[in-house]
Amino acid sequence: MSARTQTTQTSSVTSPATSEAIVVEGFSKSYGSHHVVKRLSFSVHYGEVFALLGPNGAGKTTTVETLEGYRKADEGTLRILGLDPIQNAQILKPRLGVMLQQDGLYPALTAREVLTLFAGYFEQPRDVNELLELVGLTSAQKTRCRRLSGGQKRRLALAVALVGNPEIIFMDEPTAGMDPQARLATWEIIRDLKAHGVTILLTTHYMDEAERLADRIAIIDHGELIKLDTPANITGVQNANIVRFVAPAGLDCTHLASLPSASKAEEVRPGSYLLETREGQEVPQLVVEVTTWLRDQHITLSELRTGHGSLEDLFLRLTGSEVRD
Ligand SMILES: Nc1ncnc2c1ncn2[C@@H]1O[C@H](COP(=O)(O)OP(=O)(O)OP(=O)(O)O)[C@@H](O)[C@H]1O
Repeated sequence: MSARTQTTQTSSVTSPATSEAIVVEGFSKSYGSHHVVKRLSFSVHYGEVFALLGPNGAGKTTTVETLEGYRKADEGTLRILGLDPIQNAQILKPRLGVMLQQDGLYPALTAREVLTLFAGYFEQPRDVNELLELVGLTSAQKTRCRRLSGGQKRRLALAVALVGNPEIIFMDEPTAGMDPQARLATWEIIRDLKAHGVTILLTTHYMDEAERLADRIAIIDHGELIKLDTPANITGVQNANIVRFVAPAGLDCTHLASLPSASKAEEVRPGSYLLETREGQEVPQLVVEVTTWLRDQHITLSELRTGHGSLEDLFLRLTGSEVRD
């Protein structure tokens, strides 16, 4: 899979008619009595990679598919390039790229046939051979979709999303099921698209993916926005005031939090602890206090790190560690 892309963007990317590429304002959606999205508001800047994170069932796909015009909002305003996703679908379709969560490809067609079919919908599509090469499907181009592996299907879905040279791309879990090589290559493609001014809204369950790719991250839970910021601000990279360690599960966090240099202590996952320094206290001093306490309690420490919190820590703190339906 080649990491190089050749995008040919239109001038509308650099001269937007509206101040934001995507706007979601007070968006609500229910299925029967199940309120899956509740007054959700956020906007995505032009040329930004924006990641939507949330546990299973948080409402990410519902939000993305409503923006794509596949579902209707119960309440609220959604705008893409200043246009309504359903009413202005005909104008928007050629300008959008969509990588669906389900690979809704044609099982009996080959990878090349699918791409050629989609290329036919656009006036100036990208070259099919170049796209097959880009996503690493040249040698599998004659394989029927039903025989493609899960990762190959995702890569074909990516090629389909790119074929029309879109200004905005929606990617629902773009790298789910991909092997590490394909993931890295997909990240490169996403970075290259961004470098060419393309706006990307993606959902993911991979914290490293969001942290590395996204300019901003929105965390949603139970259909509500609970955090929206840059990865650096979310993880507090500027203030390295965290001590993390791994030890047996079930330690007394109240005691840990009462160490002189600690402000709080949490067991973020079983056996994984996170302490924050008290205002004005230094991390090395907290390390001394934690390790002394563990030694005195005859507790074995298997890992110790200092620095800032990880996105996963924060995600679990905000959304809890209970598995969702
Ligand atoms: N067409 C539908 N009819 C009824 N319920 C639905 C429908 N689509 C989604 N849901 C429900 O709405 C909730 C939100 O689903 P959604 O797919 O938007 O979540 P998600 O955040 O994308 O989850 P995941 O991470 O698992 O993909 C879930 O409880 C889901 O079962």
